[in-house]
Amino acid sequence: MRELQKKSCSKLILMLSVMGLLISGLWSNGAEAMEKQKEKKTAILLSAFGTSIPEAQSVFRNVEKMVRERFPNTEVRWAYTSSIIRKKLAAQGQILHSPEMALAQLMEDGYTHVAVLSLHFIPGKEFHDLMANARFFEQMAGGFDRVVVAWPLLSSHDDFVRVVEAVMAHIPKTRRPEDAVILMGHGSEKHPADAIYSAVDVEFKKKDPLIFVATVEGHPTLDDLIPLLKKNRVKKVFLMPFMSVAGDHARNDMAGDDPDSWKSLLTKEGYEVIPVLEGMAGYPEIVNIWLDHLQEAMKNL
Ligand SMILES: C[C@@]1(CC(=O)O)c2cc3[nH]c(cc4nc(cc5[nH]c(cc(n2)[C@H]1CCC(=O)O)[C@@](C)(CC(=O)O)[C@@H]5CCC(=O)O)C(CC(=O)O)=C4CCC(=O)O)c(CCC(=O)O)c3CC(=O)O
Ligand SMILES: [Co+2]
Repeated sequence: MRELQKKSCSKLILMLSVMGLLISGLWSNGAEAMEKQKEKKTAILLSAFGTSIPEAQSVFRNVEKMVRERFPNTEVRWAYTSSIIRKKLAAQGQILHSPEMALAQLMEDGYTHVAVLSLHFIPGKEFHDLMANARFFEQMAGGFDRVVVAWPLLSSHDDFVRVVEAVMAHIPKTRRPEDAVILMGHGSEKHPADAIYSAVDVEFKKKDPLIFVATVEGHPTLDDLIPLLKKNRVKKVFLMPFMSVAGDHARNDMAGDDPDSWKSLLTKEGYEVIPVLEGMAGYPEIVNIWLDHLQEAMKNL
């Protein structure tokens, strides 16, 4: 009797373990099938600080054209990181999403992998806010499988060298070697990334002692440059926005007629001043640096 009981017990254990295996197999196939249902759907989110100046926005069309050429058959969407500019545009009837709104919409539309390109110059405040939002959307339950943020323009020494070459290729041909070129960066006095402007200035000086980087809201300042212009007996100064767009800062703080614009201050110091109102996102060599950063991010999706 005991023998019989032992046999039926082991049969029962065998049956239960086979059933267990079957259920777990079914379960994992089911989950796999679910996963398959959510097959990879990739999008690119272009995130600029933004501008409320229509002419300045036109360079962003150039960026989008180059993105679509480099990454065909991929959804491309826009976001502006500046809440002030988004509000200004909304009042003019132009709706631009914030990165968080754009990401929420992409999730809603079933995208599973998103590469976010920071069309900023430095990994400053705007960039870090963008990173935080992307991280949140990646960790959110039921959210994306992957969200990768591509570095802003000035993110490595190699970038600095490439940016120097790109800018020098776009300095007006009328500039003579004895003329100074002052690049107006935005600056970020509240963020350590502000130091990047000084680092890029060093790279410019290796190529040309009369190309200077200064900033609106950081360091170096325009005041830092005045003694250097004097020491080099400069007579003429070209002003160029070291920004993706020739927007409000370029048109007003750099080239405006207000007494405290860089053009007015330098004219008062006795210099002949030539403002150049071109956003650097209009220069293909600059956009290709951003696209290389985007390519890197796409590889990590
Ligand atoms: C945090 C803040 C300063 C603070 O308050 O601390 C800040 C920070 C930075 N702005 C940067 C870029 C630009 N700022 C503008 C323009 C404006 N910037 C303004 C405010 C602020 N800018 C505060 C946040 C307010 C918010 O978030 O909404 C506006 C709204 C008000 C004003 O300043 O007058 C003015 C309206 C212009 C208009 O109405 O159109 C433009 C466009 C243009 O010039 O037109 C560009 C793109 C330049 C380009 O295209 O490259 C960068 C460098 C990013 C990079 O690395 O590229 C940083 C630094 C960083 O991110 O660290
Ligand atoms: Co600003």
